[in-house]
Amino acid sequence: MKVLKFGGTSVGSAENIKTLLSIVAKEKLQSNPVVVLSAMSGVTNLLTDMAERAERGEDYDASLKEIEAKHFAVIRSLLPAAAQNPVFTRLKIFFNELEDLLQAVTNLRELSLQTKDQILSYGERCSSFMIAHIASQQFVEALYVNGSELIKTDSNFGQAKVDTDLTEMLINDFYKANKSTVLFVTGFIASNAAGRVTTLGRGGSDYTAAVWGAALNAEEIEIWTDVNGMMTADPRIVKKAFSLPELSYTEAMELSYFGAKVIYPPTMIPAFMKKIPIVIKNTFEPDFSGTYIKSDVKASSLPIKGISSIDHISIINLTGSGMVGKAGFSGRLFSLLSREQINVVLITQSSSEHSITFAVKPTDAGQAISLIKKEFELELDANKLALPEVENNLAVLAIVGENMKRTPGMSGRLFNALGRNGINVRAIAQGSSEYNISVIINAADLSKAVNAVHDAFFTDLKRTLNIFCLGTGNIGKTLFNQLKEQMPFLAANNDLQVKVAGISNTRKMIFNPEGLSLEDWETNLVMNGEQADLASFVERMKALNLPNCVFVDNTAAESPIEFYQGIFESSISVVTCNKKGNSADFAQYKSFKDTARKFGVDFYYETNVGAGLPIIRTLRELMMSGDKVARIEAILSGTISYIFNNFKGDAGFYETVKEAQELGYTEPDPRDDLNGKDFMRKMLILARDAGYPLEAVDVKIDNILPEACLNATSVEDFYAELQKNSAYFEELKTKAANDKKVLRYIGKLEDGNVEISLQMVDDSHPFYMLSGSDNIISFTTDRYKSRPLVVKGPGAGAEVTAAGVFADIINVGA
Ligand SMILES: NC(=O)C1=CN([C@@H]2O[C@H](COP(=O)(O)OP(=O)(O)OC[C@H]3O[C@@H](n4cnc5c(N)ncnc54)[C@H](O)[C@@H]3O)[C@@H](O)[C@H]2O)C=CC1
Ligand SMILES: N[C@@H](CC=O)C(=O)O
Ligand code: NA
Repeated sequence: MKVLKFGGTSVGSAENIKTLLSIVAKEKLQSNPVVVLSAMSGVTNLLTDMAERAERGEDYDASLKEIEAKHFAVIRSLLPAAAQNPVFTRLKIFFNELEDLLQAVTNLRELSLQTKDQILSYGERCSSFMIAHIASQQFVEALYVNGSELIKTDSNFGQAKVDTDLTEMLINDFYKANKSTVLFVTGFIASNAAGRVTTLGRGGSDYTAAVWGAALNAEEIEIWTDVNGMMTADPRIVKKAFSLPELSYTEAMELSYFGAKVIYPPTMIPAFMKKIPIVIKNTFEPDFSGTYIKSDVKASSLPIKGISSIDHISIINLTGSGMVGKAGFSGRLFSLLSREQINVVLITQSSSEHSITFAVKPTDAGQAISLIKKEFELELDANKLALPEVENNLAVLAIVGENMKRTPGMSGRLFNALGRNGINVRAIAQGSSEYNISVIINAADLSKAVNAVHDAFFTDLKRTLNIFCLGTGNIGKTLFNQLKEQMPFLAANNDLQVKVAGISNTRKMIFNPEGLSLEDWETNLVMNGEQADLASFVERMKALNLPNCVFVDNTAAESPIEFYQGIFESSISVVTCNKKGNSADFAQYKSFKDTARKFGVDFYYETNVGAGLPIIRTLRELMMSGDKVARIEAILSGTISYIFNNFKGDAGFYETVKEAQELGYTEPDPRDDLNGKDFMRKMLILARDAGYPLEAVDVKIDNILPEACLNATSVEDFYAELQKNSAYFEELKTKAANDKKVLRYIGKLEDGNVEISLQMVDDSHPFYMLSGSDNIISFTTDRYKSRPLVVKGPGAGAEVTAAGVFADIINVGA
């Protein structure tokens, strides 16, 4: 036979009670189960609140009515009119008794734990009586049992301890006498030797089920709740959390101790003692197999079973020489706290024994401090102990699993995930069983931390990158198209998911931490976006505090640059095709690099030079492996390359520039290409990456434009001047053609000097053969001395640039 326990939600409405009864009916086909029931959802909270109100002399009528209405609605809906009366009558008696109790509390303005237990007991008594009666319509064998009479405890009201031997005997006797019935037993409540009602602690109905299961040597204890068993993490925090098919008792205990509220931890003990499996099932998905908690779990390939967390915790630090070598110190400290029922969640002690840190519920911190001050008055007076310090707004994250014991590198993986996401660890504790490693972090970082750690351990699942994109122009738009098309490929081949959590252009900005749809981002941004504001875009990105976060700058603007530093300092990586950042002051360039390194995040800007061509990456790898750059020669303006490759025969200069712009090769302002500024930025970035601390003024640039074009004050003006000066360009073209040469705008870095010059080259020159927007770069280095390393290909255009940004994004954290 089995013991089936149904929680608050499962008994919370007429609809759910019907489902519950169909589960019981199905089980009954095998053998009569014992059914343990909680109070209807919300009722225990209402009862607690009413009791406290009564103690303060406040009115509690509304809550009483609410409880009545909740039950009566179920009775009316699930019982035929003729069968309702006995239940109404009995429940009314319960409510009258409850009211009398509350009145007494009001009169005395005193709420003892004993009275509180008595008040709370009505939640389970009402629900169980009502449900047993409803069940009796379906099967005559249904019997209501006030379980408080069968579970015997000490007099520790609120959290009573069960007298196992006596209880087992009483349960067995009762069960034998009622073998042909289906028992509907009140969970949570018990009684002491004097027959006073006690309770088994919050979540105690699970415990009741375990006590019955153990007493009757049940085949299984089923805990029916509203989730699919125990999961790898709280599914409200981690969307990717999944149900665990099997857990050992210890693992289940550790997971539930640190927050997984699926099962009340002490439940495991009676079941563990008798090796009775506990199964956690979902009332609303009864066919789902749920989680088995048992002793003979199959070996698992998962390095950990799950991550649990407590979102509010305070820590208390005790330091002082008085603790060194004093064997009794921690004994005194922790027995003091335990005596006063202060639950210590976690303890760490420095190896010098000079300090002890322990975590408690924030509501217990104040009391803990005053107790310590009293207990250690002498040590404090003698300065052997410093005044205890409290830190608030903290959280605990714990990874749990028996495999940790056998697998090296688990803590490395944990701390790496936390470190990369800028999560400061305040204290660490590893259970001596090695079944858990717990860390204390800021409460504000908890969601980010749990997600990052989940990603780090459950690597079979997709790694998620959360990106915030600035700029929806030529490159931004193309990137979104590529991302949309490649999502399935990424998921299948790289186990990667890229979520666009925020988008902004100069007009509008929009956010969705779950990821914006890339099908309709454009209309969504226009229709639902808010007024754009760069500073608040960055602030919101930081505040969302998502794990594996990347800021993607697809603008040509200067304004985003000032935010990079703060973004790195928030442990957010930056991917940018915007060259303005890396080509401003050297000090700033250096600071970006140093800060990204310091905060363990990435700074990728491959597209700053040669669009998607692997130029920055190639140089970085050369430098990292100790090579030295002697010379760089390069054509790095895709626009000018296109112009010189196409400004031939009858083609006009002005028309060719226009074409380059239409093809998406130029900067948003094409003057930046033709005046050499864009090329200068690229040479400067390369020089810096090659180890030269240069500034923009150090780059010598040949002008390819006549003065009037350079001085144009607007883009229209500029194009007009190009047309006016066509003779100048024609002359250049003719001269080159006559000499059988081509025009090339070539940058050179040698001995730390950088120059960009207009040259006419013949077919013996390696840069002669180019077409389209081709870029070419040759690196002469210590290793590539006699023949340089050459990279060549299209160096401008939306597709190749967006592809480079895309590659940078997926390399973040890889
Ligand atoms: N076209 C190409 O072949 C290559 C371009 N790039 C770089 O790509 C970047 C983008 O170029 P395009 O897409 O052609 O420019 P674009 O002018 O088409 O788009 C720029 C976008 O940035 C947005 N924007 C500008 N300032 C902003 C601000 N303060 N806040 C929010 N959004 C802002 C604009 O609203 C627009 O959506 C430039 O930095 C360019 O140097 C880099 C390599 C190659
Ligand atoms: N406008 C640029 C684009 C790449 O950075 C160019 O023409 O090279
Ligand atoms: Na590149």
